Amino acid sequence: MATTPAAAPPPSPDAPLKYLPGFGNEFCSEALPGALPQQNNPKTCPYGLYAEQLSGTHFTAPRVANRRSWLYRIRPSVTHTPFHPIDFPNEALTADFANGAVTPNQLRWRPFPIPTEPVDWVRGLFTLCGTGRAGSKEGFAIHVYAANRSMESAALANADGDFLIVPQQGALRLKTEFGLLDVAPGEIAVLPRGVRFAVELHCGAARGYVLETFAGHFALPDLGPIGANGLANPRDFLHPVAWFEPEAERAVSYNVLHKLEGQLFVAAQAFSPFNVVAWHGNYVPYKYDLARFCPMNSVAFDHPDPSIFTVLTVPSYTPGAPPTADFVVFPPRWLVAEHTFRPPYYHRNVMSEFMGLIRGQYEAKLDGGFLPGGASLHLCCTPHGPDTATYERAVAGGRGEGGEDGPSRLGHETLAFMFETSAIPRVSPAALGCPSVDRDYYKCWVGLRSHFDPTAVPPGVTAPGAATAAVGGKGAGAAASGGVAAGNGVVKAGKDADRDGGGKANGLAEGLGGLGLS
Ligand SMILES: O=C(O)Cc1cc(O)ccc1O
Ligand SMILES: [Fe+2]
Repeated sequence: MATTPAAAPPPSPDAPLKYLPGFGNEFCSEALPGALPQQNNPKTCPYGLYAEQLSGTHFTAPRVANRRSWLYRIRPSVTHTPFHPIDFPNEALTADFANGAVTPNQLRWRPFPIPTEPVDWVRGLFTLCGTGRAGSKEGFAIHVYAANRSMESAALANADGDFLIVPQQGALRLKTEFGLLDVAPGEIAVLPRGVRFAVELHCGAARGYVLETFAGHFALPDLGPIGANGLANPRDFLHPVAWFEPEAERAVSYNVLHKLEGQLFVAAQAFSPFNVVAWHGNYVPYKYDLARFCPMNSVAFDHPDPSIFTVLTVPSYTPGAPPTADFVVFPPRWLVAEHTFRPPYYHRNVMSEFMGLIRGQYEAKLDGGFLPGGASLHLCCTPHGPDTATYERAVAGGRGEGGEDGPSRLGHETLAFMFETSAIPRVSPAALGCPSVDRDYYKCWVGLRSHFDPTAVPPGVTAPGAATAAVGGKGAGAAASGGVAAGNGVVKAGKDADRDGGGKANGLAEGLGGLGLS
C-alpha cells in the first residue's frame, strides 16, 4: 500500500525561504527523505508518487541547450476535467501582434493604476506590445500587471513562453510546482514555459512588468573580453526547494489555468497542483536580486552602449544573429568618465527599447514624466535620448565630487531597466488608447535649442576669419583653417559654408581636442 506522505508544514510568509544557487545546473530537491528515485521513471516511485517529465526544449536539442525536469508528484497533472475558455477581457491580453498598431513615435505611459476592485495577478495582466505570434513560437510580448489580491485555489501554466517578471511595487510569493520563491521589487523571477504557478501577495498591492518570450529561454550573456566574472554571476540565481501544499493530497477544488496563444482556459481538479514531493532537472523557475549585478563601465571617457548592463538574454536560434530579447538593468553606480557627456547619448537604435522604472529617477529623464510603474517605448530607429533638463544639467558641468569631471554617483535610490528586442514590437490597441498614455512625451525634447556658434572656435584652432579674405565668409575660413572641410570634400561658399562646412570642421576638431588627440 502506498505510504501517505506527511504534509510539509506551511512556510510562514515571514520565514526566509531556502534556495538552490546556480544557473542552468542539474538541480535536485526532495521534500521527504528518499522521495527522489535513482532513475527517472521507475516502475513504482518512492512514497507511491507519479513520475512526470516537463520539457522546455525539443527532445533532441543540443545538450548545451537541452532543458527538462522530472517531477515526482502525488497525482499527475493530467487528472483534470476538460479545459474551457474563460471570459478574460480580450483586449487586455494578447499573444498575436498581427493587428498591433505601428507607430514610429516615442511612447511613454504614466504609472499604470493599481485596481480598486479585487484583481489577482492573472486578471491584472495587460499586454502593452510585442511581436510575432506565440503559436509559431516567434517573438515576444511585453505586459504590465497590477493586482491587489492573491490567486486563490488557482494556478497558471503559460504554454506560450517564458515569463520574466520585474516587480515594481509589492513583493510576490510565487508558489510553483518546484517550490516557493519570494520576489520583492529590486529582484526578478523567471517562470519557464509550462511551469504551473500561483502569485500570492503578502505585502499589499503589486505592480510590475513582464517580458514573455515565445522563443527560446533566458541565458546568461557571453562575457567576451570582460573575462570569466562580472555582470550577473551564476551563483546569484536562486531556485526553489521541493515543497508541496499541505492540502495537496486532500480533496480540494483547484482551477488550473492554461494560457495558449494568448487565450486563457480553465480546468477543474480535485487536488492541489502544488503536489510535487521531489524533482530534479535543469528546467526550473528562479529568481535574481538585481543588487547582485556587478556592473562594468567606462573608467576613462565616453558612455558605453547599454549592452554592458545585460543581465539575461534570449539568444536567437541562428548563431551570431541578434538575440530575441535582452533584459538590461541600469544599476546604481559611479560615473567617472572624464570630458564626457555622462547621461545616455542621443541615439537611434536598430534594436527597439522598452523601459520601465522600479524606483527613483532615470538618468536620462529629469522632466518628471518617467515614473516608477510607468514605461516608455522607443522602436527601431526612433530617435530618443536625454530630455532638455538632463542635457542642460549635464553640459553645465560641476556634476561630480572634486570638480567638473570628478566622480558622481547614481545612488541606490535609482533602478531602471530595459527590455531590448531585435524584432520591432507592435503596440496593442488597448495600450495605445489607455488613460496612462502620455500624449505630451515629445515635449520633453522640444526645448533642446541650438547651441551652435560658429564663432566659438575651440582652443588651439586658428580662428575663422584669419584666412578668410580670399574666399570670403566665416565658413570658408573654418574649412581653410583646419584643412578638415577640404579633406571631407565639404568646402562651400557663403551662407552654406557657415552652416555646414564650418560646423563639420569645428565639430571634428572639438572631438579630437577633447580626447587630447588633436
Ligand atoms: O535611455 C535609453 O534610451 C537606454 C540607453 C541607455 C544608455 O546608457 C545608452 C543607450 C540607451 O539606449
Ligand atoms: Fe535608448
